[in-house]
Amino acid sequence: LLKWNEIRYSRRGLPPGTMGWPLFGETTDFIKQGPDFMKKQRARYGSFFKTHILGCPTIISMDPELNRYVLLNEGKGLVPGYPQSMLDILGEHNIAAVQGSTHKYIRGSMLSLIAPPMIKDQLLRKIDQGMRFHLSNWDGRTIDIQEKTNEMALFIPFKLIMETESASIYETFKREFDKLVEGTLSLPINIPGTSYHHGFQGRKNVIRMLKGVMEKRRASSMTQDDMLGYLLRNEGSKYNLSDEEILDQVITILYSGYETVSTTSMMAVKYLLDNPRALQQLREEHLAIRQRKNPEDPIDWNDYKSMNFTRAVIFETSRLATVVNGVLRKTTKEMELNGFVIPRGWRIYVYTREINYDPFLYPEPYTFNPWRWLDNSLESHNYCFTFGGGTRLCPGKELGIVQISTFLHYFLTSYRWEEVGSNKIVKFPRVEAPNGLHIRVSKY
Ligand code: HEM
Repeated sequence: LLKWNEIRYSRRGLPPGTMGWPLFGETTDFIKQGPDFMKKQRARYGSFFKTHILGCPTIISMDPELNRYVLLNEGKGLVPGYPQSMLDILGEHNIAAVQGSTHKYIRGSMLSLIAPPMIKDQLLRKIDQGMRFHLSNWDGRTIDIQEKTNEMALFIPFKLIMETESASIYETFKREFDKLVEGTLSLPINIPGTSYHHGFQGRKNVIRMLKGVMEKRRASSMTQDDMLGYLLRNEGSKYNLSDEEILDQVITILYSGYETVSTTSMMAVKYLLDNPRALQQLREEHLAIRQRKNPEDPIDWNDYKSMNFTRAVIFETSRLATVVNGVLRKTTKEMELNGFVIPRGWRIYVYTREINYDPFLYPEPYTFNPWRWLDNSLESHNYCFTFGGGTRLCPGKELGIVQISTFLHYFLTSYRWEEVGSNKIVKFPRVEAPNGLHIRVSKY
């Protein structure tokens, strides 16, 4: 019986690898050892091997060229393969759950809300305002920067979506939304008391609140100049989403930029603490921008475009911390990949973590060296998967970078800071400071 998985998945043509225990496969080793499990299996079987993790037979691809192929060929049957539990909580219209022309439509609608032209004309001004407010009154305090970046990464997009209602319902909304987020990252056991069950409760309450706001807005004669306003008006737009699609779109925007933006911001603060030369150069970039302006002037698109070193710091932070380990796909039919036969319905974990530490791409890969990104071609090279690739390339890339840049702008020009105590940071399965990252902040 213990060999059941090996026997069940012993088809000819499959990549090498082991399938572990019945039911659990190699999940325990994967969770416990994380990146070391991947490296150990790669040493034995090469960069393309099979395993059984998180309830599914899975191919792990650590090969840069193959990873690129998988990301660029959704049309050949390599569609997103996120766990059903995650899709259930994020909603059936969420972007990762839809494919083909529906995906194109939902993605187009999202881009019309968050792509660079919108950021330039509308969002940047609001982000600036929200960031100033968020960073006010930190002087003389010891704060947990993890908590602060987490609040910032939800509150600011929330305000971009629902400006008028943001003050009154945000606190309750965040509580429910955090439950939803936790549910998407938990084991799919839907009985009272589990995180998964809480996740569904969170979704139910989030939907109830959003529907309430939509109803009130429809009953009012006022028009609102925020994302929800655009989604509800529809007229003149190429995209006419149903209420269910609007709800899932709002949840997706908040969900996708939440942990990614908050973790990258926190880790940037940490790396800058440890690298005074980078901190100084970054501060000079931002002080130069401030000097051109009055204190109350917001940063504008040209200021943002001039933040070359800031962008480099963000990319280097994302690389070194590996905020995203990889992305999941699944096969919609049996197919040949890299000379092997992959059965229908198998997961493919496009595992990009180790590419971030490839010494040929990034000399001295474990050193924080933002200067390497000043050569712009690095950001667009074929194996830079920080923001994914192909038809699923992150649509929020620029919005995320704008938020983090604005955060760094006000943080660096307003404050200096030092770490309090020694704060542990874990990098797998997600990047976090389990007990917070505490810093003492004083006026710059
Ligand atoms: C530093 C910040 C961010 C990082 C590192 C990041 C990373 C990624 C990655 C790696 C993917 C590819 C997923 C896949 O192929 O399955 C992705 C997709 C996506 N991201 Fe981001 N992201 C960031 C910020 C944001 C923000 C602010 C938003 C806000 C809307 C966002 C929205 C999305 C969406 C909707 C998708 C799915 C696209 C699709 O399926 O077509 N992201 N992101």
